[in-house]
Amino acid sequence: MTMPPVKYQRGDMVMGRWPGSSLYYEVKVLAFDSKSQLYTVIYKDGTELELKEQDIKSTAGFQPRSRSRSRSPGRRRSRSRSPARTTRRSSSRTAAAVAAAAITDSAVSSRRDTRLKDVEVMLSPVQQTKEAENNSNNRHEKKEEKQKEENNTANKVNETTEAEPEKNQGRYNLRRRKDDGDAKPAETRPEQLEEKEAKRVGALASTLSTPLDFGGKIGAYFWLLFLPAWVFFLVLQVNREDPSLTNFPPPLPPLEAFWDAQALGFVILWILFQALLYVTPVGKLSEGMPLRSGERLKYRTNGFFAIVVSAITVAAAVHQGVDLTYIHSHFLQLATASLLISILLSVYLYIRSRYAAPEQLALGGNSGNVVYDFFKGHELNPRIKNFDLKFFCEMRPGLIGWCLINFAMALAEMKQHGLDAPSNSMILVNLFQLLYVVDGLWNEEAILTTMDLMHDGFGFMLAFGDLVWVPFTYTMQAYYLVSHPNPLSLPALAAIVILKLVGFYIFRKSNSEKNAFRRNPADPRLSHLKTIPTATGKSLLVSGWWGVVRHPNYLGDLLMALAWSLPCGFSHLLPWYYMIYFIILLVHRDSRDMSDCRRKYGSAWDEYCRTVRYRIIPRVY
Ligand SMILES: NC(=O)C1=CN([C@@H]2O[C@H](COP(=O)(O)OP(=O)(O)OC[C@H]3O[C@@H](n4cnc5c(N)ncnc54)[C@H](OP(=O)(O)O)[C@@H]3O)[C@@H](O)[C@H]2O)C=CC1
Ligand SMILES: CC(C)CCC[C@@H](C)[C@H]1CC=C2C3=C(CC[C@@]21C)[C@@]1(C)CC[C@H](O)C(C)(C)[C@@H]1CC3
Repeated sequence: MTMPPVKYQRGDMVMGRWPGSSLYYEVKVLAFDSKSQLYTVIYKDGTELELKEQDIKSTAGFQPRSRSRSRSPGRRRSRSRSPARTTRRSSSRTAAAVAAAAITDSAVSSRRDTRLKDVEVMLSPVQQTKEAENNSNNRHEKKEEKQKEENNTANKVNETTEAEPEKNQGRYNLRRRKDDGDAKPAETRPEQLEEKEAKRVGALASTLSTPLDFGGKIGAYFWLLFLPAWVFFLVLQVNREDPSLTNFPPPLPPLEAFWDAQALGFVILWILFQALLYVTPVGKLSEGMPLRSGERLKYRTNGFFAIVVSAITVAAAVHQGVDLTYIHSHFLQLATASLLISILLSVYLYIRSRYAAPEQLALGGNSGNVVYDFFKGHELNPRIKNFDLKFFCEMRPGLIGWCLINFAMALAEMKQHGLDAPSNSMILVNLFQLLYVVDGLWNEEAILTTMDLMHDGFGFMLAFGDLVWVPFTYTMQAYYLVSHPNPLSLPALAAIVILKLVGFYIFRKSNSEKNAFRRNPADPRLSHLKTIPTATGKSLLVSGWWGVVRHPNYLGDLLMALAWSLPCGFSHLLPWYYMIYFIILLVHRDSRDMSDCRRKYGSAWDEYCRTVRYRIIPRVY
């Protein structure tokens, strides 16, 4: 084959830009396709990619970093290693590396014109150079502050491209030629890790921060005050005879009305009871996703066992004459007690995160601002021995407590209206939400591939969310129905049940599909699905449920939320609060996830977004 007279010739050693980044690696030109105007290049590890001419530079413009520079030996790596090479190792390691690299990219791009000669030619962020240059520890700390700020700005550069994925169209051809055909790239196992290396990259990545969420530092102050206040507002407002928003604000009860030591005792007992069930050696020990360190944590996934034992215990207590309507009459005090526990827990979590090793930290929540980090959470998987605090709080006391409270509301409705059985609306709300929780616990392992478990640190937001927000606001429909009955006609009831089942089907199928794929991409049951390979070694599903919209699970969840509010009728806005909140939460989560995935997967993510155009609702949004 003869090469046309083009800039680079077959066999030339040049620097090829890694798609989606500004990092260049040494590559060899294999061929040039005059039709597509793409060069086929091969990286040192054997990965072949097709690049445009503008993404190739002659080696003369690059100067490898001098080895004589002061640099810790642990940080030394062989030059000219392509990121794709990492796909043969661990996805966790590469995820960190790519995360670090992506952050570096944008930092590099901002300086590209002036500092071309300094551009790294390996997966090693610019920050390292700066760190290495800085021998003094004190100076290093100051510098780190500055770097964090730079990273934040840098990430914003990335985000702007995210908003316009179309602009990247045709820029790269990310097809790995060796992966052509049906074969999926092998998802790498952590056993293949070079542990030391992974730890180094993990530690490095955790010194970097992701862009600040939730309105940044000022936002954190706001949410810290607003969220508890909102819970109290809902609890006080919904119990009023006229809970209309026009009848605002609810009269503020005296301060002592918020507090009841016995309520605190019950909340503590409930949490301890759930903790006991959690540590009971019953049920599966499931493996979490590989961490940046390459480690995979084990989780006791016995949630279904926990809810069954809890239900039996509660039934026995009611049978023994325990009056569960106490929960309805002391809702405010129980909420205050739970808030207190969540604050104490968050303080503990923040303090221990200050002593955690870098690779144990989440990428977010390390802004250096105490309030923001306290709110967002810093440590990824805080554990006391094998007791995983985040997993436990998210899946047990609040979630099972939600069902317990709903049940107590049904009893309170019967007591208040002298009924022999709860109303149809109350039964629907109870059954729908029970199904949601039981399903979550039955498929507890699937939570290990969700954003909270994989990426978010554990701090006030989640501690409060799990222990206060879920049990005291997700129960709003049942609480509302106690004093605002809404009889349902049979057709209305049937329509609501159908809506719930459709939502549930979409939610469960899509979550299970992604979970199964993440756990075993070679699962034969998923072999019919199309995927896009990414530089991290993980692939993205691009057909099946994840080919319909980018978050099919959110779509199903929203349909279910609608079915939870409909039984309460349209007389007041308050029972619709969950639906409104949930739309906001999921739209925000979706954009957070978009930014994270774009950072992780670069142009592969853009390709996914071009193929699957809608985020949550097909053809609408
Ligand atoms: N009731 C409630 O209050 C709430 C319920 N939920 C529900 O919890 C569930 C989990 O939600 P959440 O954690 O937010 O998000 P997801 O379970 O959707 O997780 C998002 C992650 O999935 C992976 N992913 C995204 N697209 C693809 C793809 N095409 N192929 C393969 N993997 C992909 C990415 O992680 P990676 O690539 O790193 O694996 C991404 O970060 C949802 O059903 C949601 O509705 C969520 C929040 C609140
Ligand atoms: C206080 C903030 C404004 C918001 C806090 C958000 C949290 C309440 C939610 C974040 C993700 C959640 C999930 C569930 C409950 C709500 C929180 C904690 C979930 C456990 C509910 C049951 C589902 O089946 C699930 C898929 C397991 C959910 C996972 C995410």
